[in-house]
Amino acid sequence: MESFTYEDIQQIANDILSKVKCRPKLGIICGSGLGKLADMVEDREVIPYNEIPGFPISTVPGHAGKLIFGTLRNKSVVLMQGRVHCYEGYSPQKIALPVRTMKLMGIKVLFVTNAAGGINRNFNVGDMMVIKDHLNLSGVNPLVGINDERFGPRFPPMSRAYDIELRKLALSIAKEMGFADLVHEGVYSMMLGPNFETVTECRLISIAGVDATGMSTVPEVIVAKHCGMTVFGMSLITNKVIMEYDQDATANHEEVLETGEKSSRYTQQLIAEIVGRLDLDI
Ligand SMILES: O=P(O)(O)O[C@@H]1C[C@H](O)[C@@H](CO)O1
Ligand SMILES: Nc1nc2[nH]cnc2c(=O)[nH]1
Repeated sequence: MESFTYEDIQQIANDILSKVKCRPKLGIICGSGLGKLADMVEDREVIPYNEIPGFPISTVPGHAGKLIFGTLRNKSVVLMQGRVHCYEGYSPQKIALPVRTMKLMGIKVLFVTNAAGGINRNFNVGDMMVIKDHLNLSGVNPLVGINDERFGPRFPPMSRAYDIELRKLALSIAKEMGFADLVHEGVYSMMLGPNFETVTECRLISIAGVDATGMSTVPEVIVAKHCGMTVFGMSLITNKVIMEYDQDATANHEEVLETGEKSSRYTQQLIAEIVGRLDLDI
């Protein structure tokens, strides 16, 4: 297993900070097709992942693979324009690396976004889901291995992973901005991927209370909570999962990216507005 010590990650964080003027307090991970949020960042300083020794490289279309530093609504932020996934062959520990690097760069609050398939039949393509909890069906966990207490405890709780105040704020901003009907709250589940779910898998997770399904986010959130970050998560519903046997339609990544292209505008506006109202001096 490839592992990174606290000192290795501190070195990576220091190297990155030596290349930029920005000192971010907030990190944002952009999901499939959601990287356009980077266009709203001002005073941008960009570092491609392949210029950061040890950093995993995004291999999936729709994930540019760049760290974007700058200001969003006057807040110093760093965006991961594109993430990496376990199904790309990266170990969960490698997936954890960018989040721990953010922690050691001084980031206290992490926003995670993703593209997800709608399990909840009331969700439409293009809707958004504020994540209230997750179900880890991936079979992987980035905290497996020796625990370094400088990151966090051996047995971290995960029952309040998604900050309740930020969830409430997101829902009330959506109302204020006039698109409350597009924003739901719900449970996200992570499958390992890269295949999309079978009909039976979708039916099973629906019974379990899952509202949207994807292939990411959970390892990042586990690592972020382990090291004491405040977490806010949001899914863009890019497709409705197939719940009937022998249906002609099938899920595909092109549809995911197309919906991102068409519908990520509201997601970007909502995230920017939440960021604008955050008190990051905590
Ligand atoms: O990075 P996210 O979770 O947004 O990407 C989702 C899951 C797969 O990587 C891909 C499937 O289309 O979109
Ligand atoms: N697992 C999974 N990931 C997705 N990402 C976007 N849509 C989907 C989906 O339907 N299933």
